[in-house]
Amino acid sequence: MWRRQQALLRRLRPLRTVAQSPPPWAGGGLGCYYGSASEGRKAKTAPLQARGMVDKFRMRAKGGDGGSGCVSLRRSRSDRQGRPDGGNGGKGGDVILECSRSIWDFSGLQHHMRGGRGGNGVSKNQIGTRGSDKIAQVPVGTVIHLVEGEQPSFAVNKPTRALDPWDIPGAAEHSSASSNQIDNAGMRGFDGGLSRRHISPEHNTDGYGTEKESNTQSGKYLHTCSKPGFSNTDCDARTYPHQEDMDEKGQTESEDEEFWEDEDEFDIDKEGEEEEEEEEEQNLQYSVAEMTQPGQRLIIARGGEGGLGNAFIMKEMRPSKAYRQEKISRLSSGQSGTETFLILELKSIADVGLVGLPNAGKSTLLSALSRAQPEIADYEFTTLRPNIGSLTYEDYFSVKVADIPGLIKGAHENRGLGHAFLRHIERTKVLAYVLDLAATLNGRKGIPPWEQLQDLVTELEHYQEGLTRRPSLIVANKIDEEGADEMYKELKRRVQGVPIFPVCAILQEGVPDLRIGLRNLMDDSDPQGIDLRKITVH
Ligand SMILES: Nc1nc2c(ncn2[C@@H]2O[C@H](COP(=O)(O)OP(=O)(O)OP(=O)(O)O)[C@@H](O)[C@H]2O)c(=O)[nH]1
Repeated sequence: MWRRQQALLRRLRPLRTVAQSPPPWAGGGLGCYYGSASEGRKAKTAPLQARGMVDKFRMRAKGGDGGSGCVSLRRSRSDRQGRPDGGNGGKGGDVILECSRSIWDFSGLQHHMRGGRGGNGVSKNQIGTRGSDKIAQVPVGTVIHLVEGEQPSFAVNKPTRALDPWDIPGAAEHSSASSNQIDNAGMRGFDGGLSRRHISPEHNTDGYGTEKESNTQSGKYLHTCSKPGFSNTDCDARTYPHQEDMDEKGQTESEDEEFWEDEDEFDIDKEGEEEEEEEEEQNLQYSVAEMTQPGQRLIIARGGEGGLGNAFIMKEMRPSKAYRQEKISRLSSGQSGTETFLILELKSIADVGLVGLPNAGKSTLLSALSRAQPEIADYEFTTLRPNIGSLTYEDYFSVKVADIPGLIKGAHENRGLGHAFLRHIERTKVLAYVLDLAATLNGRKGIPPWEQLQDLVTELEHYQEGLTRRPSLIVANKIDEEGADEMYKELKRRVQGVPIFPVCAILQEGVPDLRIGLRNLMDDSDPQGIDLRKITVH
């Protein structure tokens, strides 16, 4: 166990070091940028230029442990021996990712998440509370890669059913659950809110070996939360603190402190970091799940089942006298929650991707096409994170358009903002190359539109071979500028094979035709991509 923990720690170490190295877009591949939660928090107050989008994130999740089953004997005047009435432990909470439209990136996430521990069972056959679920909201388009642990699974949104009287906590002895396994199927139906009213023993884990007695209205109770080697302890339930306090304590103070400890361990021992990262990438299971619909829920770590109380064991399993003690002590401990290591990656989902050099007018075009209101300014790299707008046609056909930060020549060598944002157009159906017709006009020292196109195509191909074969069109922007008409004619002469739309995004001229062009491209059965050979530069 210790060795495994150490191995896990070593694996997490590269995370901190990479996360610390600004800027967020530095690097490529899966080792590129794993933002830290604190960085994300800082980012909210930082000036725009320093603000970065956290679109890759490492996360370690552990389901809450199941609560222990209670061993308790109810004695009365007529029954001196006592009748077993210890309740089952509650199930541990799950760790869940929830897809949300209102979240942009992973900056609000925590690297470590853990479900709440299930409450221990109590006498009078009262089941322990269900541990609280931990829910983290992630943006639409989140892709999950699994480094280690169980495959995550989507939660099925079942309608809340009417409460079955037999599900009421305290009615566990009527459950028809199998007697041979710890299958708390019946317990799963219990709502933590109901059992939360019941009070659970705080010190039922440390009362072994002592036997105290107390009277309650209905009789005397002998109970304990079981661990191997237990003996019955008699406790007065009214003296115990509320279950929620115990959850907190159980979770943060006493159990698995190492789970949280490694936050501080990230910085030390950089040796072998690269090997670890390489090894991690080798073991990585890519795209085990994708969050594409708002409201979707993915369980990434499951809470452990609660242990069985002696009432259930005695009634349903009827162990022989010789094995009774052993069986009770074995079945009454709650199961551990599952543990996973994940890498979350954000790949925005859009139908059309706008690509262009900085200042070409992509954001202005997005706001002309849709109701999106991205940041627009006459300096380069105004856009630091992808913006997505929705373009709706008369027949209610809707197209999502993504504007990503500007690319420059050499982006694959990390110039400008690098390639990191291209993942957001990886899944688009159509590419729209936005070219600035006025880049060289009126004494400006930019590059001519056909060269802009050549640079963009080269960069896209560096990022992913074949990406530019996707259906494409060209937006020749800033047609309103003096001399832009000639530039447009020259562009048409030099670039063959793809439709070119002259547009003035700022005045929305040519935008209706562009909308039709995009629609045609989406519907086209044989659309064309861009071929570098069909661009004449010299
Ligand atoms: N004359 C003219 N200027 C335009 C037009 N479209 C955009 N601009 C201007 O060009 C400048 C850059 O526009 P943005 O939309 O921010 O360009 P961008 O491509 O998103 O820039 P980055 O965020 O750096 O990638 C702004 O000053 C706009 O006002 C246009 O059609 N005509």
